Amino acid sequence: MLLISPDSVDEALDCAKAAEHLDIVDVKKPDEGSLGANFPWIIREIRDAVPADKPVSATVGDVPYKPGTVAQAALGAAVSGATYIKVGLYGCTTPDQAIDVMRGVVRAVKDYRPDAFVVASGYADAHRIGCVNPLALPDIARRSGSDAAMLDTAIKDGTRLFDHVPPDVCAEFVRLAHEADLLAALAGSVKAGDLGELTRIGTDIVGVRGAVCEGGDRNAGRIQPELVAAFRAEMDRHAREYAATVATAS
Ligand SMILES: O=C[C@H](O)COP(=O)(O)O
Repeated sequence: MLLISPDSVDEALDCAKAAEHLDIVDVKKPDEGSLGANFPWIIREIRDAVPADKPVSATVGDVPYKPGTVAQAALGAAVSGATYIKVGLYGCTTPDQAIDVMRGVVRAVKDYRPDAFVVASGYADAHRIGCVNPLALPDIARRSGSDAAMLDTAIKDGTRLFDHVPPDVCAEFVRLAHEADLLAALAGSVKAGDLGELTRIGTDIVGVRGAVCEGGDRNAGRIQPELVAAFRAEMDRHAREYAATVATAS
């Protein structure tokens, strides 16, 4: 699945123009951090702007180790219309802290909306910010009752997912997530050139912003519907080629 992250209602309208090429519209506020949370009314307006059959995701923020605060924020995102709730476990330094936070989120969100989908996100560049190890995420997600484990980059300085977590370690992340019956989501300045590896290792959700913004600039550039379409075409091409390789080998 392709998840695209607009930061405003205007950009969400551009995503709506490319709706047939994407699977999830992910509301965030990049100037508040990699998984910065946007306002509830923006989530609601974006929910109203994109086709009803496209799920809207919302990031709850690069959160501190404050389980009550985060659970309440997660409920706010769900009440505002998001059905995918993404939490960046920025302030959690141990798996136990991360599980604490995610258990609160899962309960808050699923008591309100049992079919909502909760994503526990860590950071590929965790070593730069001192939070939980990327490979701990699948177990954190499983033990907290989350539905997916995700990695993004915390520091958007041009370094990318594979600069911090090489493809073979991402493959292990995906394997651990699947072993725990979770979806595996990967992001972090992902480019079209990364899609071959991401497909080969079985990634379920690829999250992008910069690659589909004009000039590849996630901050100054705006999401371009034709770049979303081109990115999707590359994803589909890799999926077809990989399926053909597997079929030939078996
Ligand atoms: O969830 C996906 C992120 O917004 C990825 O953004 P990026 O591709 O600019 O790193």
